[in-house]
Amino acid sequence: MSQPKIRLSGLTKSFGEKRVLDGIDLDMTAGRSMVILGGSGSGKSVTLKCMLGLLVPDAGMVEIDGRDVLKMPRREREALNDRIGMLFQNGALFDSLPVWENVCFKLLAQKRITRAAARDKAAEVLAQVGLAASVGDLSPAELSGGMQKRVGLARAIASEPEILFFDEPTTGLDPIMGAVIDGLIRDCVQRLGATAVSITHDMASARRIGDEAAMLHKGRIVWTGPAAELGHTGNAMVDQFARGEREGPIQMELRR
Ligand SMILES: Nc1ncnc2c1ncn2[C@@H]1O[C@H](COP(=O)(O)OP(=O)(O)OP(=O)(O)O)[C@@H](O)[C@H]1O
Repeated sequence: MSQPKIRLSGLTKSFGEKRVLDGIDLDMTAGRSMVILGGSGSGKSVTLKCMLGLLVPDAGMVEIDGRDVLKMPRREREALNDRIGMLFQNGALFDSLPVWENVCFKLLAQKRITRAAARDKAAEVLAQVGLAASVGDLSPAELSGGMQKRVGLARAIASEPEILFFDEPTTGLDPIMGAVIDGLIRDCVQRLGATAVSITHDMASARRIGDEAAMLHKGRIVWTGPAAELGHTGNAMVDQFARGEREGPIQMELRR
C-alpha cells in the first residue's frame, strides 16, 4: 500500500489524571476525505489539535508525507502549516477586517500577494463558495451563520492547501444550509485534490463529506470503514452512534 498522507500512530495525550487519547492509530489516504466521529468529550478536537501542532501529545507520532511533524524544526513545521487549510467551528473570522481580507489573510500576511491582487483573488474564491464579489466588502458581523461558514471555507481554500481540516462544519446551521456547506466542502476538496479530515457529530454530514470514517471511543479508534456504511456497519457501537439510539453498548458503558 502507498504511504498515507497523514498517519497517526500510538497518539497519547492526558490532561492531569485523565487520559483523553489512549493510543490513536489512523491512516489518512492522499486525496481522500476522512471523517472522525465520536461522542462529546471523546477527544476529536484534541486529535485535530495534535495534527495541527497546537497540542503536543505525550507519546506517539503524527506523520505527514512520511515525516514526523513533531520532530520537525520550527521553520519546516511553519512551511508545512502553509500547506494546510482549516475551517474552524465558529468560523473564527476577524470582525475588524472586511471579508476579502479575511479570505486572503494568510496570503497577505505572508506577502504572497499584493492588496490589489488579493481583492481579485478573494472575489474568485468567494465565487467558488457561491458568494458574490460584493460580499468581500462586508464585515463578517453583517453575515448570516451560513455565509460566515462559506467565508470560512473560502479562507481555508484560498491558499490552495494540500490538506484541509474541518471542525464541526455544519454545527449551528439549518439542515438545508448544512447540506449546501457539505456540497461546497466536497466540491472544494475535489477541485484541490486535497486530503480532508473532518470532525463531526452530524451523521448526514459525515456520509456526505466522508469517503472514509473512523470512530473514536474512550481514546481509541474502535472502527474505520466507508462513510457510506454509517448506520449499518455491523459494529454495534458505531451503528448505535450513527443512528442516535439510546439503547446499545455505548449507553451500557455509561450506566456502569
Ligand atoms: N487544554 C485542555 N486541558 C484540559 N482538558 C482538556 C483540554 N482540552 C481538552 N480537554 C479534555 O479532553 C477531553 C476531550 O476533549 P475534546 O475537546 O477533544 O472532545 P471532543 O470529542 O472534541 O468533544 P465535542 O464533540 O463535545 O467537541 C474532554 O474531557 C476535555 O475536557
